Amino acid sequence: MLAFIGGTGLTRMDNLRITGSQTLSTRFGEPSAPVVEGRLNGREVLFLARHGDPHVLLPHQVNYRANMVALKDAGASAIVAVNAVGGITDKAPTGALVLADQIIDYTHGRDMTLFDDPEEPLVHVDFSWPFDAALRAALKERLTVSGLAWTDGGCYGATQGPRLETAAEILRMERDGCDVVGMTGMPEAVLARELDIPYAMLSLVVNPGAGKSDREITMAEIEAVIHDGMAGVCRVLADLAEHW
Ligand SMILES: CSC[C@H]1O[C@H](OP(=O)(O)O)[C@H](O)[C@@H]1O
Ligand code: HPA
Repeated sequence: MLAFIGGTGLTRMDNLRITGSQTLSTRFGEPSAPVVEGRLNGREVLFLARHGDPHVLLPHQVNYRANMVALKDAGASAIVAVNAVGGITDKAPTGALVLADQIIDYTHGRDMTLFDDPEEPLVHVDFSWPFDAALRAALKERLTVSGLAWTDGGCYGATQGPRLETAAEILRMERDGCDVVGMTGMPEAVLARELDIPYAMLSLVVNPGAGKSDREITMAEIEAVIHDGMAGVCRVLADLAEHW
């Protein structure tokens, strides 16, 4: 079953017809919220609010391991994660969607593996290509017909937060090859790989990264972009559910 993880600005999906919800517990603890079951364009899907419902968890407080294991236990066989991001390069203008194809992890101190049980065999998963090719291809088709502004490919830099970056940090990330910056892509993406669940990220650029405009970054500006932007995301996800 296709599952969605909603982040900032997507605590609930307006177009999801909810049919149930599961309050799950995992060996890593509780997920951020119950896993919601529902129908989207007639197809059964799962939805999880990354920061809780209501949105209360900061990026470093999210129990990513519990979230991903709960989704697997609920029957997720593919996951599309939605993220709000800052734009760094020309590939990522404010308001556009980015279908990332790479990720760099700048986070620290997060529980980033499921293989922490000495009794269980350890697997060093291949993570050369962090996002699932088939899921990205399906998303590309839906984005192409959506009429929305979007970019195929880009590197997501995952920072620790919750503060935004300095201008120097964004410049360093640009030199590293990052196109967008967010705070939740890792360890979520690698945990999906460890669970062997196809995973892709659809990122909405909600502000220019620090130092990329001559203004301060404000939550008011971000919320204005989120309002229309996430409505577009919900339409793309519904279309994906129908065609997946
Ligand atoms: C300035 S908003 C920062 C907040 O938004 C992003 O959340 P998510 O990735 O869950 O959409 C970013 O990672 C931060 O948590
Ligand atoms: N930096 C980090 N995370 C973000 C940003 C940003 O500028 N915008 C939205 N999430």
